[in-house]
Amino acid sequence: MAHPPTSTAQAALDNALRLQPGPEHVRTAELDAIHGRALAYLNVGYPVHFRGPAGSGKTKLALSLAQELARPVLLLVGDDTFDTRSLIGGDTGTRTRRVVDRYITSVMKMESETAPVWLDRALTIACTEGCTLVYDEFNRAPASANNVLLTVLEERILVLPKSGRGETAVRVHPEFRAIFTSNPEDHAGTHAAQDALIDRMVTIDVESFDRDTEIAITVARSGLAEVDAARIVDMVRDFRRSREWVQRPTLRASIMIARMAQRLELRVAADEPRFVQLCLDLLASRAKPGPNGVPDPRQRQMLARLIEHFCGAEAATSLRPARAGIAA
Ligand SMILES: Nc1ncnc2c1ncn2[C@@H]1O[C@H](COP(=O)(O)OP(=O)(O)OP(=O)(O)O)[C@@H](O)[C@H]1O
Repeated sequence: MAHPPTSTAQAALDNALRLQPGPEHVRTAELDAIHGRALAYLNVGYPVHFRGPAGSGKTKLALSLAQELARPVLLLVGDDTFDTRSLIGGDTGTRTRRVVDRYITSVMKMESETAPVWLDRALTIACTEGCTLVYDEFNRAPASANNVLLTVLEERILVLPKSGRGETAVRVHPEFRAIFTSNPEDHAGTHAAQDALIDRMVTIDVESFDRDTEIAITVARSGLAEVDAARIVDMVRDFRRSREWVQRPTLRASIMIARMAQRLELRVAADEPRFVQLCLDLLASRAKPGPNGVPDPRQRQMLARLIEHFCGAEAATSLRPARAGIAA
């Protein structure tokens, strides 16, 4: 028999993400195809894992997919300090109950009882209430913290410590679904996810979206004209393909350049010095440094050529200029 949610679960459900795609949310043929694949796995009960570099769009994908499942969504962001309690909850304190018995007015009997108070956290609430758990950057949490997921994902049983909650195992609600994200290129503060956990998920790589999708998202997020957004996206994509970077230039970089250009009312043009400066501010720090780790003037020249190629006078006559050919 289903139990009513505990008061902490009810509070969390009341605060669960109400995800409604806003006007800036873009769906393209490519995004529809990824959604379709992922939903097929989730509908059968398999967790889906979007793996990709920072700024590639995996969190947005996970959240919009969660919204399609039409269940309350709980978002958990992995952290190095996590332990099992961070996922399932734990005893957070004690509750003292005093019973005062005045059965004879002149005699007062007092009973005192102290009991631990258990507080559910996201995984327990999602498993018991049938929510969708989005576990962003799950590999930032130590593998030992994530161990509890193994039986949840395979046997659909949540194992709890003997505690104030009163149960040591909970059968996972049939509507519980889990969506994970991770960044394989980020090594700072991340942990190697255990094979057993990865083996239970369907991993979909989201390295970058196709050109049309990146342009559509950049237009939607910046309000820039399509032709201008396309130049920025092409420039950033070409830089990405060149591999002349230490930090991947992703969709997020395109959105940032486009939003700033729109906000500052800059022409997206190589002869607009403030636009060129904007591109350098947002891209140069990603370029490979020279020997001794200092910024390499050749990388700056390479970026200047990129800006000229995609945003110069010649580019203005073409909607889709060829590659700049800066690849090493
Ligand atoms: N379909 C979309 N519609 C509108 N904006 C989008 C869409 N997909 C991605 N974006 C935007 O692209 C940017 C990068 O996406 P997101 O934050 O999901 O990337 P990420 O891979 O999760 O990055 P990180 O690993 O750094 O968290 C964000 O500003 C996000 O809002």
